[in-house]
Amino acid sequence: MTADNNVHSSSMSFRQEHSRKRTLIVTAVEAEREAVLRGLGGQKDVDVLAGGVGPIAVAAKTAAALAAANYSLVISAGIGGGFAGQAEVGSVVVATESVSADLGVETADAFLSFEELGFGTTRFQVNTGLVQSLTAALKAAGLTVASGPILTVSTATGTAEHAAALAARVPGAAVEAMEGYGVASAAHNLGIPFIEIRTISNQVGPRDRDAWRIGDALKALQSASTVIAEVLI
Ligand SMILES: O=C(O)c1cccc(C(=O)CC[C@H]2O[C@@H](n3cnc4c(=O)[nH]cnc43)[C@H](O)[C@@H]2O)c1
Repeated sequence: MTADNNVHSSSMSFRQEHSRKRTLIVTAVEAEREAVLRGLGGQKDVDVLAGGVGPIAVAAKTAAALAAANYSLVISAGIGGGFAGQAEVGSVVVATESVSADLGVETADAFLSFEELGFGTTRFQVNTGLVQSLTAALKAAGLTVASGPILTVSTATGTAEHAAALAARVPGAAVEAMEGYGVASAAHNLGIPFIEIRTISNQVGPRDRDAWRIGDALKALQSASTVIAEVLI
């Protein structure tokens, strides 16, 4: 194969360059998957998978899906908790990076991440161009949008103290959820571009399930999915 065969025209848009392949969107639960499908409105070349709650279940399901078809983009999509001052309930957040926020060791003095322990990475950066184009399109569609690190945890936060500890651990942390890093890990293993998008159902902090606004978050997820169809697929 000559070098020319490897050259992708710089004038080609992300969609044009990847138009021959499919997009995989991974949610945790069926209610999120149905909201995404409503937003996509019959869009072709996209598969939507409810991969289960938590990073391990969703990573396994995502890896199995990626092994079965040819994808050019993987999206982790769903509801999430917003950190105070970063993401309000009902808003949309586009990940600049997906961070496994509790992969490490808790000592008497501090939390040590996998990086600090020399065990590898806990952060997958998202392509800046993808973040910027999706964020701009979501804003143009009238949605309240932010971008920043989205944390993946295996144990959801239920106290103000732990919320503050996570916000200090990852400066600028916008959202806490439970799947993005697992989806990102499966995509990374195959060199497939990844992005995460969350719509905010609650504030991260003291446990108060009565305060969750899951319906509003699912409506925002449906609206955001319409934009995803226009911009990324
Ligand atoms: O029962 C609770 O107090 C509780 C608190 C936080 C999360 C849960 C879940 O069962 C989360 C399930 C599901 O929702 C996503 N999600 C939404 N908000 C958050 C959050 O603040 N922290 C972590 N995950 C959140 C998550 O991605 C899961 O798919 C229950």
